Amino acid sequence: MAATMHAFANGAELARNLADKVAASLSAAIDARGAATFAVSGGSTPKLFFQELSARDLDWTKVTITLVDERFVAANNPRSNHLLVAENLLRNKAEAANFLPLYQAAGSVEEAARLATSATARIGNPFDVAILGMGGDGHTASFFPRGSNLKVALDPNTPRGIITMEAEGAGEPRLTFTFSSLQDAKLLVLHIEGESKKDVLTKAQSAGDEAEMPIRAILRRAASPVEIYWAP
Ligand SMILES: O=C1O[C@H](COP(=O)(O)O)[C@@H](O)[C@H](O)[C@H]1O
Repeated sequence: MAATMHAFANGAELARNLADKVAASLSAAIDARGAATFAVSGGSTPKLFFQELSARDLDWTKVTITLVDERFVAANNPRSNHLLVAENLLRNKAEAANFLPLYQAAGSVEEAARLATSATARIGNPFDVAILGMGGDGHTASFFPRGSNLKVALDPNTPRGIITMEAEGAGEPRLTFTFSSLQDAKLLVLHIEGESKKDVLTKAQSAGDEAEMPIRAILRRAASPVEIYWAP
């Protein structure tokens, strides 16, 4: 499916425009079905967008938010994606949203993946909105190059749900929604900022192996069009 590039003058302008687009999609889902589902990324990029979106006027009590991926760390760990969402999105008006974490206080990351899959099974078939990020190595969600479970994660026949991932450069073991869970979101956004990420995107859009740059799986095979939001 084709990708569309939306380029903005700076991160603040991007955050405003992306918040408008996401708020409109969530509101449309609430009007149509009485509920909306929203999967967000972690990392450093989404902070301003989260803050902007948190002040948007919509019926947040009808919105269920989850993460596309998470580190196997508790929510008070500074590296937790949950913490980023709690501090920047689940506040202001969006404080009323329901949040389903991926991290589970289980004895192993594999058990946490099973618990998170069952805790999120009722949402995301498909998600109304999924926001992906991209690392400088071409990973998205926790689809890391040379990741322990990358083949399974990217296989379109792997069911919806959460699996584990370990990789050099990933730090802690990870929990990640599979490709099949994310690729058909009704609004599928890739949010990246900076010239270097644009260069990574250009490389990802050229010929090459998906395993080398897993974002290629989304750019090449997602059922939904990919809306790329970029600012320098
Ligand atoms: O590890 C992660 O990194 C990516 C990209 O993060 P950024 O800091 O370069 O914006 C992020 O999309 C993903 O959710 C996160 O777990």
